[in-house]
Amino acid sequence: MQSAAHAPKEELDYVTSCALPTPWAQFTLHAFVEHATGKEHLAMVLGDIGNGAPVLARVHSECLTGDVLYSQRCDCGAQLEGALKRVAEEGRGIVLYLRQEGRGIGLVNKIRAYRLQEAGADTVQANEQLGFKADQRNYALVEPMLKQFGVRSLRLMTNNPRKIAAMENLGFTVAERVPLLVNRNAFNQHYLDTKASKLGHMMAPLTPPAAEDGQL
Ligand SMILES: Nc1nc2c(ncn2[C@@H]2O[C@H](COP(=O)(O)OP(=O)(O)OP(=O)(O)O)[C@@H](O)[C@H]2O)c(=O)[nH]1
Ligand SMILES: [Zn+2]
Repeated sequence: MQSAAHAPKEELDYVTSCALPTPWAQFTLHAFVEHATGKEHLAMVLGDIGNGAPVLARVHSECLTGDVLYSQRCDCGAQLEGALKRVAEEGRGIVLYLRQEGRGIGLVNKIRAYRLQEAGADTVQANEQLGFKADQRNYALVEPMLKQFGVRSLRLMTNNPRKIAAMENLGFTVAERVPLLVNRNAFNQHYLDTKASKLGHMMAPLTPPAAEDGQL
């Protein structure tokens, strides 16, 4: 038993839910509101996730440009779609949609950061030039959100080792890492390479192995 002094303080309210039909499955969409900011965080749930078996899970950070506006500057939209499809295929899992736009710096600052990237900075340098850390995200809200559904053990869809460490620091078991490598293209190649080299993401090799004779 945790003592009261160590009990996690509730930082958000669970509010309500509805059905969320998608092209791949009918999820249940659950809404939470964060006390400090009033931000609305979401959970898309499929199947019986509270039965104790490790749960296929995605902790997705908001990226309006990638998730909604089809931006090819990053891999976010394809990762979100890939995670929902994967959960639908298995019939069981959860996708958290956290409102941590721009790795926590917000949409307008992310657009400022993109502009600096157009002038030659990489994604990390651009954040630093704006006076931010490379990654300002805080995953504390994941604890009460997953607790709502009785989830303690994850099969986490991510390429980010720091996200895995954050989940473990919150007390979750990461039983498996499920890679989510999608939508590498000419526009996001440099960004993905910077994530791998500076932020430690476990991405595909920077140079694909040379094709053998007669193979594509
Ligand atoms: N500040 C900033 N944020 C970005 C940039 N590109 C994408 N983002 C944000 O980065 C967040 C996604 O983080 P990523 O580093 O792409 O991926 P991740 O969530 O750490 O790792 P995965 O679980 O593997 O996807 C979203 O909040 C995006 O809005 C950028 O160039 N600058
Ligand atoms: Zn993105």
